[in-house]
Amino acid sequence: MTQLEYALSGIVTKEMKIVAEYEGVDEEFILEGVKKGEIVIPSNINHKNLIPKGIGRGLSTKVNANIGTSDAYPEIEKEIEKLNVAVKAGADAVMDLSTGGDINQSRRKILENSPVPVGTVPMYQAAVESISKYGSIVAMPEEFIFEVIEEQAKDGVDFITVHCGLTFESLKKLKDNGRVMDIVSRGGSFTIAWMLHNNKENPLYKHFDRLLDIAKKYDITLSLGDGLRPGCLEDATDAAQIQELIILGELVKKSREAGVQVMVEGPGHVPIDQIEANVKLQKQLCHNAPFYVLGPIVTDIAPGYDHITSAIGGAIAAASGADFLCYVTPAEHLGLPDKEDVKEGVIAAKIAAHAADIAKGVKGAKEKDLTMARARKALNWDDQIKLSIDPDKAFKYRVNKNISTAKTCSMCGKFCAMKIVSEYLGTSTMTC
Ligand SMILES: C[C@H]1O[C@@H](n2cnc3c(N)ncnc32)[C@H](O)[C@@H]1O
Ligand SMILES: Cc1ncc(COP(=O)(O)O)c(N)n1
Ligand code: MET
Ligand code: SF4
Ligand SMILES: [Zn+2]
Repeated sequence: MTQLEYALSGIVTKEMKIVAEYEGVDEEFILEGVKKGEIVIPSNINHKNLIPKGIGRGLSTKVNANIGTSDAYPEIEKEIEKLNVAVKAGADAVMDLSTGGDINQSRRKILENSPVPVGTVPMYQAAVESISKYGSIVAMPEEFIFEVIEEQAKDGVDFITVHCGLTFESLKKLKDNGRVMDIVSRGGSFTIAWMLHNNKENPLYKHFDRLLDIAKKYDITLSLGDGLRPGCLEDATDAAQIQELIILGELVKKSREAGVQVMVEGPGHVPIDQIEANVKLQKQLCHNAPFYVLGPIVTDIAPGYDHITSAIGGAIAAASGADFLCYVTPAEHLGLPDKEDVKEGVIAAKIAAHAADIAKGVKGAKEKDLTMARARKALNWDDQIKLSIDPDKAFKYRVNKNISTAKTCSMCGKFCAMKIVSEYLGTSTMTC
């Protein structure tokens, strides 16, 4: 049975218990959230050693890190290193987006080594293997995508991105309205190429019931992909994007009726003033399904700094109700991220998630800031470092910029405001 089916039968699973404890909420709250489909717990019955996480309404905002090989960088070992860096930096989930080397092997190694939920986009493997098996992506038999999904499901993949809302109807909106960047989604581009070449409807839409059967068998959470997400600010919130979202909303209903857990993916590149509207639209059209956003990236002109452009958007999206932030690294739009990029990306997304959790009123969020404020006022450097989102970086600065006996920091030295005011107001005892 899936977590959703258990919830509908009123059964609190061990996964729900773990999530409740982690979030500091009642088991009943998780049960109700899962039952309504407002919370998902991606946890494939075959993923060994998984520490499940909950995603959705009333829970802390979660962060995903994308990793995986490409044809230019096919080494699996590098991806395992990135997995470890991502988890250490606090990623709540990872996606294996491998398209290079031995894709089965990299997914299996990542699953074996990952304590966090693992997602994939099965269409990537189907497309890559279709080239060697059938000569091209567009020559892929419909059957093949379902075979790949079943194989990945057996391996223990916890959630899959499926671009089911990319249909001839949504494609018509794209053509009628025009766009600067057409389609930037990789899975979306494979799907559209296949549809147009074969003049056939998207198999993941047409045979959605088949997808549901597999998802149900292994309790895979469907992540309904945004193949028509805008790839630049100019294309944001247009008819094609919204048409796709309407279709995804219908598929959310179908999934829930089948007892399959489901979330919805969102844009992309979006100007700041459109982010809240995008979140509200998704929640309304998709029946409060958890919203998983890429970024959003709030300006197109900062390559090299897109962890920042997306953390700005991610914070606003999550504060408006988005539940799950897909990180963007400084390498976005330029190349495959390395492990340093992965760390930067996770930390930036974690900052966005935490900033939003304060606004969302998530349990324990603002208390972390209060504890830091107290440590700062007390000039307690050990605690300040421990409480940091990135303790390693904070420690390096503390050590490199100060002599070891310094009570204040080298910014103001003996003119430290905390020190002077505490002495005269007698408000705080210096602990170091
Ligand atoms: C949808 C997003 O997924 C990310 N993406 C796609 N493939 C990979 C990969 N192998 N490694 C890391 N990130 C990837 C890109 O950042 C893209 O924008
Ligand atoms: C949040 C998120 N992560 C990954 C993908 C897959 O990428 P693509 O749509 O380019 O295949 C996506 N659509 N959304
Ligand atoms: C056009 S580059 C591929 C992905 C892109 N950064 C996106 O968001 O959607
Ligand atoms: S520009 Fe780079 S990241 Fe963007 S779609 Fe092309 S290959 Fe992918
Ligand atoms: Zn982009």
